[in-house]
Amino acid sequence: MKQDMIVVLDLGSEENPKIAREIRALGVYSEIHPHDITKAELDALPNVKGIILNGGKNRVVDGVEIDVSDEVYAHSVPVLSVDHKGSAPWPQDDDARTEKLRAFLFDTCGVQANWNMENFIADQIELIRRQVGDGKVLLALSGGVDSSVVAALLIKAIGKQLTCVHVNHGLLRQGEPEQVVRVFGDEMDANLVYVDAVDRFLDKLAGVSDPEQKRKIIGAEFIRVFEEEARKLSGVSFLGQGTIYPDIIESGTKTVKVVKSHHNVGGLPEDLDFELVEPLKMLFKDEVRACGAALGLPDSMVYRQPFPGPGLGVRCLGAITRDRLEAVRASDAILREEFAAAGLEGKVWQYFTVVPDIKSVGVREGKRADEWPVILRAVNTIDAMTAEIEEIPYALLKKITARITSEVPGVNRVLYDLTPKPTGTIEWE
Ligand SMILES: Nc1ncnc2c1ncn2[C@@H]1O[C@H](COP(=O)(O)OP(=O)(O)OP(=O)(O)O)[C@@H](O)[C@H]1O
Repeated sequence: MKQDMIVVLDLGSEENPKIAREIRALGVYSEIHPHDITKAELDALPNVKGIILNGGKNRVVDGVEIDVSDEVYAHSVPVLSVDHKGSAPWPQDDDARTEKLRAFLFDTCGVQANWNMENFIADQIELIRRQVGDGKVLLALSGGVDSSVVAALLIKAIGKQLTCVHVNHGLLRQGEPEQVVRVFGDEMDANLVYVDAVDRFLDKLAGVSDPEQKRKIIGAEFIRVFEEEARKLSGVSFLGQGTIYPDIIESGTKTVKVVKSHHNVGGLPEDLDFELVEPLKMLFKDEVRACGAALGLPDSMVYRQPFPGPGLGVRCLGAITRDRLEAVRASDAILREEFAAAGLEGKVWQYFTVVPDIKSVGVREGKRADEWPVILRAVNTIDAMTAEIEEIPYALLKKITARITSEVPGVNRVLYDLTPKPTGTIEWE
């Protein structure tokens, strides 16, 4: 193993991710573990050079103050107690904190600043091989950032022992299924199962206008399709997953209440009984992107903007029809193309188009034409709890409008959504 590690043990702090990131910012790999980790579990972690006991306001759980076991205190590596509330006060000032951490890491523990993507990838490859042996791994590959980076890492570690399943449910953006096939099937020469399930999904969704119902149908049908593919393969005992650290935080820890349970589209029936392979579960989103870039994935995949699980299905408002869904997909592609050309890609957090289920009168080639409007949405946000709209230059809005109304069949108007969150949510459904 190439990297040294500092272990942060959670003694009820809400700042575990913060300290973990501060350690990584000093070039040292860090992992967060629960306070009740056993000595055996600790010993199984590679290259541990120091332990930080990170106390905080949730230290009292069910009336009892939690602590680590005596074995942890007696561990052969240095142990530092920090507390954001109580007995071992920790500086609030950023510089003072960095200095204290630096002294602990480099003077007390003698760690090497050897955390970088190259070493992380090398270590993960070793760990994946150790876990999987000559077993087979299955991965649901959406083409989104997380599952794409896991796929690239697994391909590098175990090659054809991995089978990726990509489900085209008809709700992906223009060019995405093709990109998955090109990058993973052709360029990386992976075992890729491409499932064309467009008709299945759209038939199930026909006539369904309630957004919750649409989401449920998409989620349930995805599981069904994936399960069918999984059952066709024999001898698979591992399931790769693009779990990343924020997913774990959002699911709650032993000392922090659950913010929300993490249900992803890839949730599987329990009787399939796989052991999970989750090599990104200690990475923050920006680190996942850096890992993807280091593995050679294209920028358009690694820096992809957030995309809802049910895809374009929630941007084709009300009951989805194939023609209106195509209007969403084509207008979204034009918007993305024009934003990229105007240098807004990577600057605006999220931008997309929505097509409501209404028509208005217009004129096309001298004749009356009842057609749909396309709504443009472009927002910036830090935490997705609130959002501001992007002030798009008028000339750009006019250009996008001209292109959409001339290139997208069935669309005669373009509107710009000026609403911040609140009162509007980012997505329309
Ligand atoms: N169309 C699809 N084909 C194959 N797998 C999919 C598909 N959609 C979702 N998945 C699986 O379900 C997981 C969760 O999907 P979700 O839409 O919640 O995205 P996510 O957590 O942002 O992950 P990603 O960045 O990989 O899309 C994905 O990581 C992937 O494993």
